[in-house]
Amino acid sequence: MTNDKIIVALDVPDLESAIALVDKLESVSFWKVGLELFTSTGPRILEILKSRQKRIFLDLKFHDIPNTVAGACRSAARYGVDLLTIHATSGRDALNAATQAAQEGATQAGVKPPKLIAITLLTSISTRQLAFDLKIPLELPEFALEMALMAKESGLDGAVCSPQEVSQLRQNCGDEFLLVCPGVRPTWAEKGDQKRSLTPSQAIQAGANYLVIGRPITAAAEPELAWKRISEELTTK
Ligand SMILES: O=C(O)c1cc(=O)[nH]c(=O)n1[C@@H]1O[C@H](COP(=O)(O)O)[C@@H](O)[C@H]1O
Repeated sequence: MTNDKIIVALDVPDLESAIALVDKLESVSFWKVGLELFTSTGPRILEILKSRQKRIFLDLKFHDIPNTVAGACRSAARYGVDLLTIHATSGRDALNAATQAAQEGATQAGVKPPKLIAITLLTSISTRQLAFDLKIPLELPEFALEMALMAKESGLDGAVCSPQEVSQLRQNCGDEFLLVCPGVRPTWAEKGDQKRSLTPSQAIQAGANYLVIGRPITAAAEPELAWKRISEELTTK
């Protein structure tokens, strides 16, 4: 069974483990390559996924000054990936520069530009941490919405948010804005470090375009079974 709304996080330390997982989960069509794996393998993993006709979310969560994030987005866009992330808290100038640079990089390489999506607030941050550690005086849903709106105004294609904010972001950002939700957990899975989760079907019903799921599938004793179970839960609800 395939389910193209689920992006599976390939959070493993090396190429060998990544290939083993991709081969095991043959029906997964969309994979996320994040900081751990890309730091270890570089673009090699992207070539392997492409050779297997997989879609790719390159989740490098750029967060820097405008000139630096623009350079990083220009370089990353040359790989011809489907989705690319930048932190909204890099600021409006950085988001504008990143949008333009991603287009330039893709054009130079003759590939389709990636959808550039902004991290609003990491799903591992709780209401309490936002207020007490980060000293942000806004309510958490309001902060996430402000970050998404700034991203939209800066020309980004979408945002990453927790399932708990997705319905509010969908109402305020419109139907065309991509909303990607990590931190989803089936009722039978451990929450781990995720603080603002809902189940996969609740997140889709609330308006998410894509779900990013890692450990409930990849750390399961039988990843194929966990993937199948989540896919079935989504198609039957
Ligand atoms: O950009 C992301 O994908 C992301 C943003 C966010 O706010 N929270 C978040 O968990 N993620 C990623 O989503 C994946 C979640 O993995 P699990 O918690 O194992 O399902 C990880 O690869 C995270 O890097």
